[in-house]
Formats: sequence, C-alpha cells, structure tokens
Amino acid sequence: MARIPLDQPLAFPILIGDIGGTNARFSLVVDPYAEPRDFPIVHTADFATIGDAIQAAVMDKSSLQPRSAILAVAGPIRGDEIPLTNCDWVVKPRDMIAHLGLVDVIVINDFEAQALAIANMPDEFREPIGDRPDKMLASRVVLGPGTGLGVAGLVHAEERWIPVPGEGGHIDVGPRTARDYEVFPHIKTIEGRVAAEQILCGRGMVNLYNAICAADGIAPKPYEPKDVSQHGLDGTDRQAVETLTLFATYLGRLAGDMAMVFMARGGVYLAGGISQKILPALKKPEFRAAFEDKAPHTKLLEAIPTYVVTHPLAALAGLSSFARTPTRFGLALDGRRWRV
Ligand SMILES: Nc1ncnc2c1ncn2[C@@H]1O[C@H](COP(=O)(O)OP(=O)(O)OP(=O)(O)O)[C@@H](O)[C@H]1O
Repeated sequence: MARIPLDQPLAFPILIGDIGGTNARFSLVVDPYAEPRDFPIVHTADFATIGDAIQAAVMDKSSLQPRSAILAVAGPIRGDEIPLTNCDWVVKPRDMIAHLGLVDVIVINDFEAQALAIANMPDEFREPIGDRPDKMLASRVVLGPGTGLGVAGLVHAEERWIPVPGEGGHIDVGPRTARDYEVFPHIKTIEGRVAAEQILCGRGMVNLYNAICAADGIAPKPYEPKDVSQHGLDGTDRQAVETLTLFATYLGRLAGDMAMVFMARGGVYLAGGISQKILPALKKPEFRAAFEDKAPHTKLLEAIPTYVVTHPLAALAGLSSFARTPTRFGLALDGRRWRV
C-alpha cells in the first residue's frame, strides 16, 4: 500500500476541502502546529468548476497561497478526471496543478475523511449514546446517514489508523420483528432489493414513513425528510413518530453489524447530516438495544461505545489531522496523488 513516504511529505500550506453535493468547505493548514484557517462555506452550484471555487473562496481571500491540496469528494476516484456524485464539478488534479500553483494534490473519498476524523474526536464533538466507557484504542466504524448512507471502517494496526472505505450503505437489510414484516413489503426497493440506503438516509426516511402509512392503510402526507423528523421528534404525527423509532432501530442493527465486521471495539460513530438532527430519537433505548441484540455476540456489542459526531466540519477535521500528521495514518494513495 502506497503511503506518504517520508522523503515526499506534502508542502505547507495545505489546502483541505470537503466537497459535497451541495456545499464545499475549504480550510488552509498553514503548518503542523497552528489551527487551520477556515473559509466561508460555498455552494457548489455557484461556481462552474472547482478551480473557480478555490480561486474565489480561498486564493482571492488569503495572502497565504496553498502549495498542496487534499480534497475529500463523494464518488469513486478513478483516473485523472473525477466526476462528483450529485454535483456537476469534475475534479481534475492535473489542471489544478497547472492553474492554481499547486505542486501536490491528493483526492480521497468523503467517508474516508470522516474515518480520519474519528481517530481523534474530542469529547466536545461527540455525544455518547449509552454509557459504555471509551477505554480501548481499537478499530472503529463510522456510519453517516445524509443524502446517502456512507460507511467506513478505521482499522487500528501497527500503531496506525487505516481508513477502509467501502459501499457498506448498500448491503441488504431485512425484516426481523412482526411489525417489520408488516412494513418491509411496502418499502421502495432498488431493483428488487431493500438496500440499507433505501431506508437510512434523507430519502430513505421518507420511504420508511410512506411504508408505515401503507402498512397502516392511511394516505402519507407529502413530507420532506426534515418534516418527518420534526413531527417525529415533536410527537405530532403518529406515523412520523414510528418512522423515527424504526429508523433508530434499523440504524442500530446496521451499526451492530458493521461493528462485528470490523471488530470495532474502539467504538461506532454516527456522522452524516441526519444523526445530529435526530439525536433525541437515537438516545431513546431502541438504537442501543438493536445495536446490542446480536446473539451469540451480545456481550461483545454491549462493551462497544457508540457516539453521534457533533463536529460541524468533521470531514475537514479529519483532513486536517492527516495533513498535519500523515504518518499516523495508513492512507492508501495509489492513483490518488498527483505531483508536479
Ligand atoms: N432535520 C432533518 N431530518 C432528517 N433529514 C434531514 C433533515 N435536514 C436535512 N435532512 C436530509 O439530510 C440530507 C442531507 O444530508 P447531509 O447534510 O449529510 O448532506 P451531505 O450528503 O453531506 O451533502 P453536502 O456535503 O453537500 O451538504 C438530505 O436528504 C436532507 O433532506
């Protein structure tokens, strides 16, 4: 696995960027010690290209010009032109080197950045679900329901943190309780499959609400995801309340499954835009009960702490850790680093 060799460290200042479907967040890591300098969040739709956004949002606003860049993007990283999911930008590292004065560009997956972030998440930016003490320096998992459902492992080996991105949000999920068997037949499938992302993301929350309404024989209201969670948290709509209960249950089940896959004794972290917004629902007993309900491994799961990440810019925090101390991480860079 290619890592950053000691004779080829990234040159500071390092531009770090978290490029989502809707928003792009940039920050400048000036040296290994100073706090990174944040820039205002920009809407991707306001700029034709990522180069234009970096020029306007960073270069034109700072006398310090970045020499290197590390970008986290939603979408697979293959080849020299990287199209983004849910956004018209195409990231072209060679163009960035030619036009922005950069000498080194690294592009990684957005959930890898979330994984980098949970290697060192201060207590003030993580809210425990349950009361298990965090006492083990061991592998971890991050799951993030947002526009989609991201999943990544963070393996702890050889005194290093190794992010393991994957497509864990697309695994099959199935019914278990009598109520599940009433609701699941109504969940919208993808080519016949109830993948986790059909339920555990913004769009999925509405799918689940609609399925519950169908199981109850009532017409669903035309809710957006935020309406479902608001009525669910306020207790003003019975089906929305159950949607949040089942959302927490299914997220707990998946979190427990991922904890077993990665033997994540170091904890499971819930990131993504939705986890923070439904925190009170995740703090109710169902999430943790479903997480631990893994016979014959209940004892293993009972000992694993679970958290909601409350950091407002978690992916940037992960990129910043990596930029300052790359040798703490085993980040595979094959085909993902471009240099002058
Ligand atoms: N209060 C809420 N309750 C439930 N879902 C919500 C709520 N607010 C927003 N959402 C949904 O969360 C999803 C957006 O998630 P998130 O904020 O993680 O964005 P993202 O995928 O990181 O994209 P970007 O990085 O471009 O902002 C959308 O599907 C939106 O409808």
